[in-house]
Formats: sequence, C-alpha cells, structure tokens
Amino acid sequence: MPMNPDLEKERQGGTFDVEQLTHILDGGRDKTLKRHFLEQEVLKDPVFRGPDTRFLSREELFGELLRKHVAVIKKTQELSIDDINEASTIYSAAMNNNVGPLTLHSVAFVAPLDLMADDEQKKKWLIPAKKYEIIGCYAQTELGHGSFIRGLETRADYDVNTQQFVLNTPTETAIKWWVGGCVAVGDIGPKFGFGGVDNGYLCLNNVRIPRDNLLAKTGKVLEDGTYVKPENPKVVYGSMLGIRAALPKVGAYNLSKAVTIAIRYSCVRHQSEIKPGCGEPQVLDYQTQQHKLFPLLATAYAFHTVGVWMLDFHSTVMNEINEGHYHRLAEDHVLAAGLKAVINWKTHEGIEICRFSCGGHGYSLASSLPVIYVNHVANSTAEGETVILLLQTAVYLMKCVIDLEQGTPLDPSVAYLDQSFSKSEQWCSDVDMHSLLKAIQFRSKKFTEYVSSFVKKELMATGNQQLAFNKHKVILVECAKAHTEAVIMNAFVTKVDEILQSNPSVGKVLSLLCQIYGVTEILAHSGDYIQYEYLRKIDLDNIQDQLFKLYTYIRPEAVLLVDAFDFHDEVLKSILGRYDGQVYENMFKWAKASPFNKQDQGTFRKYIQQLKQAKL
Ligand SMILES: CCCCCCCCCC/C=C\C/C=C/C(=O)SCCNC(=O)CCNC(=O)[C@H](O)C(C)(C)COP(=O)(O)OP(=O)(O)OC[C@H]1O[C@@H](n2cnc3c(N)ncnc32)[C@H](O)[C@@H]1OP(=O)(O)O
Ligand SMILES: Cc1cc2nc3c(=O)[nH]c(=O)nc-3n(C[C@H](O)[C@H](O)[C@H](O)COP(=O)(O)OP(=O)(O)OC[C@H]3O[C@@H](n4cnc5c(N)ncnc54)[C@H](O)[C@@H]3O)c2cc1C
Repeated sequence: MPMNPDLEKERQGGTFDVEQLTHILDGGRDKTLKRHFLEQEVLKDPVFRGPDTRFLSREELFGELLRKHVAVIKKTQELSIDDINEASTIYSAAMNNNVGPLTLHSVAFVAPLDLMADDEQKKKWLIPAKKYEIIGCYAQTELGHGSFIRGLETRADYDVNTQQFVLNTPTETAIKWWVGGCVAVGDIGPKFGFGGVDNGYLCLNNVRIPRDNLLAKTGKVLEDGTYVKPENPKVVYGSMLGIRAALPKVGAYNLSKAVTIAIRYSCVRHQSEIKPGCGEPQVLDYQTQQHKLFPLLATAYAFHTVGVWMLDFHSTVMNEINEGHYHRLAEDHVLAAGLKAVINWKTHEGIEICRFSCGGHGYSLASSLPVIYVNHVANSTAEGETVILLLQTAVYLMKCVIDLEQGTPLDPSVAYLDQSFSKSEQWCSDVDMHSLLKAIQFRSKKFTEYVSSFVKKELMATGNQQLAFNKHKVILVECAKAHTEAVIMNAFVTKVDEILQSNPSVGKVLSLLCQIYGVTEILAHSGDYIQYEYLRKIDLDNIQDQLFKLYTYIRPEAVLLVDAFDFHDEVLKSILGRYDGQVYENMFKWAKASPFNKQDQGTFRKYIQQLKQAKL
C-alpha cells in the first residue's frame, strides 16, 4: 500500500538516525535484529493468525488468547528462548494488546517458586512448572482484603499428627478473589479489561496439603510444628517485588504504543483551518495537540529509560540476596513501589490523553487505544494499589530524614536529600536538563523535610507512628511522588548524557525531550517552587516559553521519534497508528468486516415490528 504523503513528508525531516535510536532502545543492534527475527517467527506462522480479537466476546476472547498463548509457549521453547525480553517479544507479537491467560503462571507462580523454593521443592515443582506440566496462580488477595496483607483471613492450621497444613477460607470475605489464571473453582465475572485472564475465586474447605508444600528456601515449619523464620522476614514479600520492578518498563511499552498511534494519526488527520482558504492543517500543527502529545512522548522515553534501569537494579539486588546480602532490599522495594505506582498511573492517564487526541476514531477499537487502556489500567491496582505503594516509599523517606539527622549514610537513590541546593541566577527560556533535575531534586528534598516536620509533630503528640502517618497520608503520598519524579529525571538525564557522548545527534533530540519532561514536571508544581523561593514568576514564565519553543523543535522529529519505538503494525494492531498512514480506507474496510455487519439483524426487525404493531 502506498505511503500516506503526510507521513512520507514527516519522514524526510529529522536530525537523527531512527535506526540508531531503535538500537539504543533495544540495548544494541543485535537485540534489534533478534527482536525483528522473533517478531517475524510469530507473524509469518499461520498458527498465530485468527479472528480480530476486538470483535470477540469475553468467552471467545479467552479461548482465542489461550490458543495463542499455548502457541507462544511452544514457539518460545522451539526457538530455545530463555531471555525474558525475547520471550516478551514473542508474547507481545501474538497477544494483540491483550494479557494472555497464562501470564500469571509465569510471572506470579513460577517466579515465587524460583525465589522461595528450596532445592528439593524446585525439582518437584519449579521444573515441571517451567514446562507447564503444572499450571499455577498466585492466590493472595481475598474478597475482603487485597492491600492489607496482614488482614488476610485464610487459615493454614498445622496438623502435627499428619504433618499437614489444613487450609480454610473461614469467612466469605476470606474467599480468594482476583486470582489470575485460577482454573479451580470459578471466574469472578466480567471485568473492565483483562478479558484474556480468568481471574478466579477459590474457596478452601479443609484442604489438606503436606508440610513440605510450604516453600522452604526462606522460612520453614519443622515436623513438630516449630516455625523457623527466614533470615530476613521481608524476603517473603519478594514475589510481589519482581513484578513491581518489571511494571515500569511495561508502562513505558504501553505508553510508547499509545503515543505512536496518536502522533502518526495526528499527522494524517487534517481538520479545521488556521488561515482561511489555506486548507486544513495537520492537527499536530496545533499547539494544543502538541501540548497533549509531546510531554507524553518525552514521558514514554523517560519511563523506558528508568524502567530498564529499575530492572537492572532489581536483578543486582536479587543476586545479592541469593548470596545472603539483604542490605539493598529496602531500597529496591521502595524504588519498585514508587516507580510502579507513578509510572503506571501516569501511563494510564497518558493513554487516555492519546485516545482523546484522536477524536472519535480514538474511541473506536480500530485504534486499539481502548484495548491498550483497559488492559494497562489494571496495573495501577494490581500488584499493589497506587496509594499503598506510594505510602511504602513515603515511610522510607521519613526514615531517611532520621538517618540524615543521625549521620547515617543514605542509599544512593536518595543521596540528593543530603545535598544543598541554591539557585541565584534568573532562569531564561533555555534551561538545561541538569538545572531542571536539580530543581526537581530540590523540591523533593524540601517536601520530604516539610512532611517529616508534620509527622514528627504528630508523633510527639500521640507517640503512635501509625496514627502520625495516617493523619498526613495525603502529603506523604505527594512526597513519595516528588521523590519518584526525581528518580525518573535522574535516570533520564544520566542516560541522555551517556548517549550525547556516543551518538550526539540522537543525544541532542533526547535532551530536548528530557527538557520537556523536566519543564512539564516543574510547571505542574510551580506553586511549590514559589513557596520554597526557588523560582520566581519570571522564571516560570520563561520556562513556559521554553516549553512552547521546545515543541517547535520536536515537531519535525515527532514521527521519527515514534518510529524509533519500532512497533510492527501487527504488534501495534491499530488502524490509526499504521506505519503507512493509510487510515481512512482501512477504517472502512475494518468496519465492514465487523461481524455485526455480517449477521442479519433479525432481532432489529422483530422488535421494531412489535413497535409498529403496538400502534403507540
Ligand atoms: C517478571 C516479569 C513481569 C512482567 C509483568 C507482566 C504483566 C504482569 C501483569 C500483572 C497483573 C496482574 C497480576 C496481579 C497480581 C496481584 O495483584 S498479586 C497481589 C498483590 N498484592 C499486593 O501487592 C498487596 C499490597 N500490600 C502490601 O504489599 C503490604 O500489605 C504492605 C506493603 C502495604 C504493608 O505490609 P505490612 O507488612 O502490612 O506492613 P509494613 O510495615 O508496611 O511493611 C513491613 C515491612 O516490610 C517491608 N516491605 C513491605 N513490602 C515489601 C516488599 N514487597 N519487599 C520488601 N520489603 C517489603 C516494609 O518496608 C516494612 O519494612 P520496615 O523496615 O519494617 O519498615
Ligand atoms: C486485573 C487484576 C488482576 C489481579 N490479579 C491478582 C492475582 O493474580 N492474585 C492476587 O492475589 N490478587 C490479584 N489482584 C488483586 C490486587 O492485588 C488487589 O486488587 C490490590 O492489591 C488492591 O487491593 P484491594 O483490591 O483490596 O483494594 P483496597 O486495598 O481495598 O483499596 C481500596 C481503596 O482503599 C485505599 N486504601 C486501602 N488501604 C489503605 C491504607 N492503608 N491507606 C490509605 N488508603 C488505603 C486504596 O488506596 C484504595 O483507594 C488483581 C487485581 C486486578 C485489578
């Protein structure tokens, strides 16, 4: 199909090599080539062809995705793939923006076995689980409790005579609920999205399991019922940590899809007039459309950068823990908690803005933006609800203030809290990314001190830390967000500095995005900078001008920057986001193919006939 002339023109501009940026995003040219190879292995294989999942009922969708997921597993094993990114490539190429039915088996059943089973148990369960000889799930949440783990009601009473645990869900609120991939007792019914996953319920009534079913790499129960605590009790939370550490990159992936669709479509879509009689401009030429999408484009790059960094950090900490060193578990937990919470929340807001920016066609499943949205938005609740996780980060920051007062060294990711910040010169409209980072770190430091003063005062008054925290949860959450933004901006600036050395032209365009991210973040909290006397109105006016100027620099690069995400059309599965920009013709073809247009709507005639006969 010929290229849409608008997109053809957009691809003639630009100041950087798109392919080199794709290689950077993938982690090197070889990884790009391997990703292309794996995508083609899926896209050319007829087993992965099937009905357009956007036309399917819940039951049909589950069946089709299970069929495809099994094919993904076979393909992954056939190609001897064990790298998680490569396995994700095969999965994403097949799932059409859905979550596959066996996802939880891999991420929430196999992972904890790997983390907490002893060698005997690994032989017994981990090996068959990896071969899908056992299909598992993660049944933690109950009808009555999800966030408050210590409130869970399910019982496991040890019967010393039979060396068994007797499992019971003694109350209705104890029924296991939301259990992804739980095929035992029942499905919890239709959901907002996640149609590919059978989130189940599980009632337990005197279910007996052998003592050695308790994963024993950390804690264990001896024959006489004595509980031997793990060396570090918090390691039992580790299975949630793994998914949380991965979810920032998942958020970046989903936001990258959404901005790719919205920016390509915004170049194809002509609407209204700027100069009467001069034709309808591309909607991406409107400053308001740029203001919707360019901060999100910058955000997608920022989230990808910090998502890769978080996974590397988490993997290092897990290796240390495997060698018995737990000193970075707390930092890993709160970084994963804060980044998972902020990134997935801002991502689902961003996907919605991308949908809005495509007008009516964004509301059509032809765009796939609704599909990406409803499947992504679960990540702000699942694996730890947003506020819950931000409070974890906030409590850690309160401890950092005490550590600072006591002269205890801080973890690297919060070292800036011990730095002094000052800004004397007036900001003009070309503030560099390092100065923007300093400002964002300054705000986080000041906010942490401000919140800590309230919590301390409350603690003095009540002597109860939980009460003190509970009274100031709103500002504790904001404090955790401010810190997490400092972590994100620091990772982005660090990566862009590195790329500026290795590939100046790519680094330059990314530095523009980094400035957009930083200026947007500062303007979103401008009152704090005035209140803390770090910025004046003139500074804020100047960086607002800077933001609009940055949009003009990014405008000719925008399509190339989303092309660099390198989504194959069959992976993106969006008519608005097609690489060739041939939207209208394919929208019409897609609509005509809808089963709704195929079935004779006998029901319509039947009921309208009744209406006519009723002679109202
Ligand atoms: C691997 C590839 C993945 C790819 C991803 C693909 C997409 C996957 C899609 C996933 C979607 C759906 C699946 C969803 C599954 C689920 O939802 S599973 C259930 C998840 N549930 C939760 O997250 C519950 C949230 N609540 C909690 O975590 C705890 O209740 C909470 C932390 C809030 C409170 O813990 P408490 O023990 O009650 O009390 P607290 O004092 O706060 O904590 C005690 C102590 O422990 C430390 N801590 C807490 N959590 C962790 C942790 N995870 N790791 C390490 N340490 C932890 C905390 O800091 C305290 O330490 P302190 O030193 O005593 O202060
Ligand atoms: C798509 C999806 C898939 C899931 N898959 C699984 C799975 O496979 N296995 C599994 O075990 N679970 C699963 N879950 C459940 C998930 O882990 C829980 O929904 C999540 O932990 C939130 O708990 P909750 O639903 O009890 O919400 P609640 O904790 O009841 O939250 C409700 C509200 O109360 C607020 N709140 C709660 N506690 C506090 C507090 N201490 N301070 C301030 N505010 C508070 C929250 O911020 C929120 O606004 C899944 C959920 C979804 C949506």
